[in-house]
Amino acid sequence: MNDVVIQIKNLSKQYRLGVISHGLLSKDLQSKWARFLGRDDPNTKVNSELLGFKTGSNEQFWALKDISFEVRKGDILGIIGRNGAGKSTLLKILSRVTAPTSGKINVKGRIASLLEVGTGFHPELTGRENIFLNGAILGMTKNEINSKFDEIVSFSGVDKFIDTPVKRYSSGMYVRLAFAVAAHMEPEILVVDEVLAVGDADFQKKCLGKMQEISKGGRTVLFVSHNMPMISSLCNECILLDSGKIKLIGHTSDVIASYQMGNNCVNPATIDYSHVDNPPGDHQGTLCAAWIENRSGEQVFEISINKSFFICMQYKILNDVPKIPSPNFHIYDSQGQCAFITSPSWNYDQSCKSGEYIAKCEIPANFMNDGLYSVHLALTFIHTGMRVSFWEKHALMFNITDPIEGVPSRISGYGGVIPGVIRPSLEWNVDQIG
Ligand SMILES: Nc1ncnc2c1ncn2[C@@H]1O[C@H](COP(=O)(O)OP(=O)(O)OP(=O)(O)O)[C@@H](O)[C@H]1O
Repeated sequence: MNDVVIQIKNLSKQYRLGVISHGLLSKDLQSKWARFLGRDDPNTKVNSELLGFKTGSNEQFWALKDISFEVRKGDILGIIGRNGAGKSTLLKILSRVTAPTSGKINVKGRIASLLEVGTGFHPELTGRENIFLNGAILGMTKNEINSKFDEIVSFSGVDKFIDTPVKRYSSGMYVRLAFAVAAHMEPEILVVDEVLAVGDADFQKKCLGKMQEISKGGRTVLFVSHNMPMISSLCNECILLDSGKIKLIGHTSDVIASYQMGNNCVNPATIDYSHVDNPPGDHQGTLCAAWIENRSGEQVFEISINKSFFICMQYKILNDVPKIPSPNFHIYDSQGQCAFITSPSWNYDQSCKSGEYIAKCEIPANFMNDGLYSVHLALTFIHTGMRVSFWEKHALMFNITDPIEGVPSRISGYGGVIPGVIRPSLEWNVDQIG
């Protein structure tokens, strides 16, 4: 209990419609200032016109509703969710940029935040002056900041421009310096919003390394991103926000999987379009249904790693065609990486009659690793120049479980995590040669 550094209880934030966030804190402040002076909001007009709201509408809505969770010391917590889910609002409340409407927050230690490009730094001040200003805001003495100064500048890579006002920086330079400052000031909690997306790939990698280092040193990181591989490589725990509420909180891979699947379906391992007016497809072929099946013909979501199973798809071919079309399955892991694509290796020069078909592909036992997977379903017509009739992304989901007992890769007795998308049981031959 003692290592809890952030405790959030029944946190809610209400906004008024017509007073929409402009995505930039600077614009939010501009709007607030205009309202305070009783002038027209220079930003609201555009947004409300775009969104079809009446300016000054008093309708309320909840950007966050009854959020409760705890974060422990040394955790790297990912926060994911669709646009408008409430991620930035949560970070802004934690960073005290905005106040909650209700609820309680207890934070142990100082928070350094990297919320969005353009905040935290004074535009007229140079990079050097901003480093000292930020350090002072975080309660550091001049000597403490001096001792970190070189490290910050060297991490940021903006050495040559350190005496230039930051208003002349590109957004990439800005984020480099802002991240370097936030990460090196030794806050107990580091809060990072989407901003890293602005930096180049090398810098992003460097930042990931730094955040890992920070957490290993016992400090806590909260990280918002739409980049799932980044979230997955960095965070041990994740929160999925949906319309201002926590939809799921838990291990990163499970939360990412749930997010990617959109999981609105009752059984994610089956879909059925038989009663739908407009099933996926075109004038050549349509999707009827799909499911995951075990060897006993039962539709299943969970499959033990040492059992084979089938991915099945029922589809309609609407006309006779001179070349048989190709059903194909694209298997993705929970980090959004394509594990493999499979299609029948039959003779594509054969013709095919119109009608309804069921294609089944057997996935062998001891082939894939344990974890959640999603399946994209597609039908490709060859005779019309590889025309795809439908490509249903994340149509099915299945979970490969590892019972440990009786699993070939566990014979050695090792019970820990085995990385990789596949975990095939392969033939080995070891000869003593001396
Ligand atoms: N100052 C504000 N006034 C009114 N509405 C706001 C304000 N700030 C945010 N909102 C609204 O609150 C909701 C949550 O916004 P928030 O920026 O927290 O979402 P998000 O999950 O960070 O989205 P994104 O992924 O697009 O950054 C959105 O509907 C947004 O329009």
